[in-house]
Amino acid sequence: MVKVSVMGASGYTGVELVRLLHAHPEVEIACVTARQNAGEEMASLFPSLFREIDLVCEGGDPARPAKESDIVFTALPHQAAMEVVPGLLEYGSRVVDLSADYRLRDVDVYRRWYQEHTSADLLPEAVYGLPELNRDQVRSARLVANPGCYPTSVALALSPLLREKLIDHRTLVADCKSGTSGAGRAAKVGSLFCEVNEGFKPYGVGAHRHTPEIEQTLSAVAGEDVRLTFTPHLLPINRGILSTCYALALGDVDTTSLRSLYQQTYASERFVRLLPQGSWPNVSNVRGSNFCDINLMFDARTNRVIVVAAIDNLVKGAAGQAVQNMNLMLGFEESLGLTQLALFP
Ligand SMILES: NC(=O)C1=CN([C@@H]2O[C@H](COP(=O)(O)OP(=O)(O)OC[C@H]3O[C@@H](n4cnc5c(N)ncnc54)[C@H](OP(=O)(O)O)[C@@H]3O)[C@@H](O)[C@H]2O)C=CC1
Ligand SMILES: CC(=O)N[C@@H](CCC(=O)OP(=O)(O)O)C(=O)O
Repeated sequence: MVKVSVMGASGYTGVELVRLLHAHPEVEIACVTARQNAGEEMASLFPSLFREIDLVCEGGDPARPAKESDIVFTALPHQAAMEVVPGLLEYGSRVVDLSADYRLRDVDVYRRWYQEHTSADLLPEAVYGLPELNRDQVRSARLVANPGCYPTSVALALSPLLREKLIDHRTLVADCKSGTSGAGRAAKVGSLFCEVNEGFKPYGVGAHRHTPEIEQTLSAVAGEDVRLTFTPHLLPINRGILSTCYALALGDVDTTSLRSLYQQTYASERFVRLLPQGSWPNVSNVRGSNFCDINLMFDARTNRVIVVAAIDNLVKGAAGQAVQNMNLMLGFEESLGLTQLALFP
């Protein structure tokens, strides 16, 4: 059994990692950390784990997870992650970081959208862990930067069109909606029941920090400098992201030829499902699973291609993708421990 650890196990992506790793046949969870709950049982923080998980939270010190495991998942907020990742690597662990700290290649862009970077020397070696785009690099990586949840859905939705130069790369629009677990478990007024329930609103309009991450990924695919308007919205549901993307078509396209492009692109991708024509992605159909459901059409009236993608923000948008990356790093079958179907209804 390969030993793995989860730092930030008291958070939503941390407990989702514990859920998935517990069911994984080839790994054993050696250690979990959480500063405020040090000494407490995971099952007391999350009663869903009762009698199945007997792990006790260590404090936030990275020494124990580093010493006891081959791979450490850092499910920590950005900034907190880069405070521990260099030490974990020095101890000889490999790291899958769920935060944004190692996703952006350009440290100036990171500074502009986040804060000063304190371990920028690691940026050149960090591999952006979207397996469908960077599978080979992930296999040998010491440090994987697990993508953001919105960027995962938008990158999978738009990459095939940009790679083939079928859409205008300067006028893209991604209109995205996320369930509230995307905001994490920390107490915040904006996440309270009365603030979220029965409401539906945009946030971070024209300014969300996932914008440069999406543009970086899509620019690499397009080989050109992509520009995108990204508007996230908060949904009164626990899990799920639905991204509706709009792109101006270049040249002659139609729905049938676009569908066959996506069919070919994702034919051997276990976790990307092109839905049958006329059937549109729904967050209910991916909840708890590592799938990204996609469909698209060409709207001849406006000359726009419309692509819709749905994922579970905590699975393909975070912990599931992190386990997918771990499988690649360890030479396991990529889908090991990730084949559960969605929880429906
Ligand atoms: N929620 C989601 O859908 C997604 C989240 N992510 C990213 O994953 C990471 C974790 O997110 P999520 O699980 O939602 O967050 P939560 O707020 O639910 O959990 C954060 C965890 O990190 C610990 N932590 C918080 N602050 C610090 C700190 N300064 N130093 C060390 N530990 C700290 C917390 O425990 P304690 O404070 O007690 O140590 C807790 O265990 C974030 O970077 C997030 O952006 C990425 C994709 C999707
Ligand atoms: C609903 C909600 O609040 N979602 C989060 C997305 C969290 C995430 O994936 O962001 P990083 O890992 O890039 O920090 C947000 O918009 O900030």
